Amino acid sequence: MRVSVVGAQGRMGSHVVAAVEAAEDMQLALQVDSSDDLTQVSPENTDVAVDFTVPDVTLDNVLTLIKQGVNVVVGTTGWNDDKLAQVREALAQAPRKDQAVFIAPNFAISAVLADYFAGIAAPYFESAEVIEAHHPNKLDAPSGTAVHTAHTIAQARRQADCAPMPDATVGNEPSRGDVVDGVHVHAVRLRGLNAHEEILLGNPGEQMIIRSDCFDRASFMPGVLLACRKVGEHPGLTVGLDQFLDL
Ligand SMILES: NC(=O)C1=CN([C@@H]2O[C@H](COP(=O)(O)OP(=O)(O)OC[C@H]3O[C@@H](n4cnc5c(N)ncnc54)[C@H](O)[C@@H]3O)[C@@H](O)[C@H]2O)C=CC1
Ligand SMILES: O=C(O)C1=N[C@H](C(=O)O)C[C@H](O)C1
Repeated sequence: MRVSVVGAQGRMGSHVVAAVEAAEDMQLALQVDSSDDLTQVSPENTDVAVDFTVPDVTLDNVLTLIKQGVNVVVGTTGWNDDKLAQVREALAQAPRKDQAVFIAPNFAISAVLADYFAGIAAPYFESAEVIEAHHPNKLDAPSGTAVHTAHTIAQARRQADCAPMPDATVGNEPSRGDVVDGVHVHAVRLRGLNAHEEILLGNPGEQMIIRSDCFDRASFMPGVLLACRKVGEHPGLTVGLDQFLDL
């Protein structure tokens, strides 16, 4: 499998380059960064392109790569329903019928399972909030993972017909964090950290904490390689690594 890396000079991109080079069933094709022409990536040299760039450019990159006729694996954050709809539309017009795009806010197994467990647990508690903590070089807040987890919690609670979470705070106090799909999300940026998430769940007299710690970017690589191997088996748009795991 020939894999090209977009954002190859970045923190994640450079790890993906090394992981692809070390994988026996993969061959590193092109390394593309911001000053390179993305249209050099094509089916002549690439089976899967992996995008780890920045939230402002990833949609345009994906649309270009779809037009180029290659499958795409995306780890960059900043996605919303409108952007995902644009990807679906582009796939409907893609050069190949079976073309595929896979987007994951997090490729680490601990983070994917934390999100999954949060969805199982959330209906059993009156309160649920998310705290994410990252390195201070991160551009976006809250993290893509925390936004995804908030939606997971909200969806599980809607399905279970849960009552609104108790909160006597008057007004929209910034100290209560961002509110994503009705779930409070708090973001910490701290030198020394990498990527961490806690889901706090509370009932009268008890608390449960689900926590994922990604100390090193190595934690994301098995998931990225799994996505590269699986993406071609799932034509269209797939979101979330849980879709490729037997959960
Ligand atoms: N899904 C996951 O498991 C993970 C996702 N991320 C996300 O991945 C993204 C990248 O994170 P980092 O590698 O830490 O950022 P970074 O800033 O180290 O790397 C971004 C790279 O993209 C390049 N770039 C910018 N515009 C470009 C363009 N138009 N075409 C090609 N390359 C371009 C930059 O020059 C840079 O080399 C972020 O959105 C981050 O949140 C990070 C870690 C894990
Ligand atoms: O920027 C990062 O570092 C990370 N970004 C992703 C996110 O925003 O959720 C995944 C992981 O948390 C690391």
